[in-house]
Amino acid sequence: MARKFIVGGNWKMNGSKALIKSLVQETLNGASWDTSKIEVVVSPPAVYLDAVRQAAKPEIGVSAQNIYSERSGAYTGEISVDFLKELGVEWTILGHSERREYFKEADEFVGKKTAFAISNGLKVIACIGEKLHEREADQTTAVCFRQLKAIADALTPQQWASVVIAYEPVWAIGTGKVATPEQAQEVHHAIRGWLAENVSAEVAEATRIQYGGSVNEKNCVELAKKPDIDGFLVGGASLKPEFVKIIVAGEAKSA
Ligand SMILES: O=C(CO)COP(=O)(O)O
Repeated sequence: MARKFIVGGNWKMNGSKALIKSLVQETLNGASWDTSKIEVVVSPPAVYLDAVRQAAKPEIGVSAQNIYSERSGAYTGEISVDFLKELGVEWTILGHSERREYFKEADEFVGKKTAFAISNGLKVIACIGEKLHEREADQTTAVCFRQLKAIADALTPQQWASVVIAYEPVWAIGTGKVATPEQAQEVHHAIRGWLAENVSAEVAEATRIQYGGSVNEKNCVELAKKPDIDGFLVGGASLKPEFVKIIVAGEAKSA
């Protein structure tokens, strides 16, 4: 079964009304792609979700960057799944390395929020990935599998249909130091193997695994060719018109 390539743009804590106009309304809405070959999702900061959902054409999915594990109440500053549903936001990123590092999100908390989001009808881009010292200590797959297990432990087999895994080696994020296609493929293949062994062969075959970390218009073509790379989660380059070139590279893979 072919997995549909999925390109996500994680704006992180960047953006403005002006960017929504130039990037979403003009550049992305003006570009065209075959939705049977590629899925496109943009993830602006929470305060701009409503504006982006309203500005973006329907074939662009919109994603939050985080949610909380309760629907409402005294949780100052947090984002409810109900808010997203009311706005027509279909996705959330969870477990991004910046959330894990700066906001101390633990593996189990990411797993809990992943299950909660899916139970409430959202689709989830769940992020995993090792830090540089972990790679250097040969801990890459051990770290990825530990983070993956916490997600898998929280999910039923059916819920995997709503999950995309983003493999984002922390040393490649925002550094300009992209993983080579071979390095990325090796980890993606291992992740798929882990899913086959610990969830099911069907889930392993169907689950899309995005690569994230300094993806740009120049390196995306070679990365996209690798058999276990089913998409990208793009940071910096998703704020620029070159994001369209990354979408086109993904579309070409399915052609
Ligand atoms: O963290 C990322 C996407 O979630 C990757 O960011 P960069 O593409 O800026 O390295």
